[in-house]
Amino acid sequence: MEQVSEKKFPLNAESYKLYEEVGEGVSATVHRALCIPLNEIVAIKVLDLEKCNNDLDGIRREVQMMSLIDHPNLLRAHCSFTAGQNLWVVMPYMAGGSCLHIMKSAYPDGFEEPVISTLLREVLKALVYLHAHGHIHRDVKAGNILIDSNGAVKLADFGVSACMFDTGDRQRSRNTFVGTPCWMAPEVMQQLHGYDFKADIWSFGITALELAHGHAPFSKYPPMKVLLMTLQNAPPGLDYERDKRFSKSFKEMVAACLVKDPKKRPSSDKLFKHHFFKQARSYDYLARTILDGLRPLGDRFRMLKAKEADFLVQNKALYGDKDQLSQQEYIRGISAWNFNLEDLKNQAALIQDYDGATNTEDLNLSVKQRDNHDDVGYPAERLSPEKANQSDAAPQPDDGLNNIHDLESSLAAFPIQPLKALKGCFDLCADDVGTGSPSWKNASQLHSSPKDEDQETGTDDGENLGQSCSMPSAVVPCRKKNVKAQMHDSVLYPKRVGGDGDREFVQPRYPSDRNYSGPLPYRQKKDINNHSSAEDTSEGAVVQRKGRFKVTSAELSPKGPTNCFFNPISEGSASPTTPTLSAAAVLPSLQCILQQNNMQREEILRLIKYAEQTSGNSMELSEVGTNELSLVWTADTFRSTREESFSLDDSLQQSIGSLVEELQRQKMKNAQLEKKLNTLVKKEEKIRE
Ligand SMILES: Nc1ncnc2c1ncn2[C@@H]1O[C@H](COP(=O)(O)OP(=O)(O)OP(=O)(O)O)[C@@H](O)[C@H]1O
Repeated sequence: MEQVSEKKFPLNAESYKLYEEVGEGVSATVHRALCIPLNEIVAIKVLDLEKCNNDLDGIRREVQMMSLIDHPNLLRAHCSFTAGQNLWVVMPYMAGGSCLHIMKSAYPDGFEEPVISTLLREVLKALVYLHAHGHIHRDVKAGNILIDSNGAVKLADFGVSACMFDTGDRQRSRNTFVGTPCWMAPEVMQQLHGYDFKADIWSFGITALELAHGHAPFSKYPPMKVLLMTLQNAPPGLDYERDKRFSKSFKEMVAACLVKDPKKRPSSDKLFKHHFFKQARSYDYLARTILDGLRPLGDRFRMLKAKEADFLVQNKALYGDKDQLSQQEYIRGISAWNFNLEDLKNQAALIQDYDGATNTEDLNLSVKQRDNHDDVGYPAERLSPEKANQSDAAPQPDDGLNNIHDLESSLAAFPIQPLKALKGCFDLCADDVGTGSPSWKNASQLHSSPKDEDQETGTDDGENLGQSCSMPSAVVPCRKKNVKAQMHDSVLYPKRVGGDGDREFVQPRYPSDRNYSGPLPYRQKKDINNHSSAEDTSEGAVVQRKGRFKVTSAELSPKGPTNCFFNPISEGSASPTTPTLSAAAVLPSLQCILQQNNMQREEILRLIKYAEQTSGNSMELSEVGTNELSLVWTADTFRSTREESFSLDDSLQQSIGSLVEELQRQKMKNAQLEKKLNTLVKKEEKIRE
């Protein structure tokens, strides 16, 4: 157990009194609480480790980060400890809540420019600090910008952050497909060459738009569509006409961040010097402007939850089940959705519906929440055109949908990650913390203008802004103890405040309950070549966090996404077979086919691996037989055993060959479908023009 701030925050649950719930994530609830011995109000994030067993690495990273950071604009943990099956992270209480919650409660159309400038400047300071220390936050968004009662701004949520200095497995995790779709940079989606700090700059630009409009661009669309639009459309931005209320410098700042080529985006410290931030004001200004008149955070949180519940009830008749409702939650920016096969189909259907412009109203999307921006219809932007092999096979638009059930049974064979992955995950000692992490010493000296210092002197109810530059000695428990074992030992199981049935959306632990499908073609199983570490166990599969994707690059094709619909191919000679068919109509089916192909490819790889293992076993068996029968061993039996092995090898080679051929066929089919899709999209664009 570790103590990370100067004050001695107790490391046991009895020393805290949990009050109302003020926030929640997929497997965590956040409570206002009292630290009894210090008589200080804090926030406690209670993470249910049983529910997070697929993402223990993420939790470990988050807790590490929250303890190591030392910057006034980053939310630092006071301490963390396990209590029963939960991990408690004690942190300063941010009484204003997140910018997203504030907007939802009182500013549905976004904030005024000076407010945005002030908020973003503080966030940017946090990013400058993180980037200078080699970290990418990877989840910058209004929901992760918290404000305390004095108006102090802190960037929170390090659950998916990554370190640029990591090597090996950890480096691979840096190339992970991770983040929240609407805020995700194109290069993160593409997975072509990895990405770096500039991914945060893109998310920062999207966050600027979110703060300006009350919601992120494309937020009304389902995740697959968001990915497609982010890659194919021109970058979103502030419109010169529609966003008249905003200054030229704001528009320019956003445009500078939202450039598709990451190299052309400014670094965080360069961006910090942008003219737009000159209008930033004090924390006090924020407190007066956006916090004044707001109800206590707990009340607001309860009201928002009640609204959401109402929304769900209203839509229940329309959508029937929870999975579809979670999709709706995502669309509204609430951020939860559940991955399963039904979702996949629903999403495909939704894309069609949106494109067909038939039933956005049916979906009960509030007009206010819609992004007019999204409807402008930016010209499609071609990305890294790539020549593709052609085959004569005609596309079967509904292949993908029809074959989803086959996939389900095929995927059900994939290994699951047992709860035992918990073991060791929090067994971190001081030494472990230093490993692979940059030094955080003297790290809070970044970009502090006199004005900043002025702002940062404020403290509030329980706030410990951690001005000290000292690096905490360790983060999480030093005890080498299995968390799972602690769960049963402990009598300190925290009382849940404000129970919530919906929280059962989190991933189930058993194969029969597991959802293997997802909204993305990248949704794949654990890297079949890598079974080595506990970290891999948690990195290897798609982690289903609220509103986020996470797939390691290791799970992607080693030769690059040749069969990925994110890479439009170059213009070819083939013309569409059905000129009257609109791109919108075939898009969902094509996406499903592509997704299916990707999954089939994975299945083939798995079979190859299995075949290789079987081959190895057969040799081993031969050798075992040799030892047992050593007395009657002759040159003939040796020869015949060897021949049998070789013929087995041959037949395995043949099946591998045919599997590889099948893979090639699928790739070609895929490429052809992509090409046709592109042609259709172009045609439609021409018609529109
Ligand atoms: N220190 C804090 N003080 C007040 N509220 C907080 C604090 N930390 C978190 N919250 C609230 O709780 C919510 C959930 O917390 P957090 O973002 O850490 O969880 P999460 O599981 O990572 O959620 P998500 O995946 O949606 O980002 C936040 O959006 C915020 O509204």
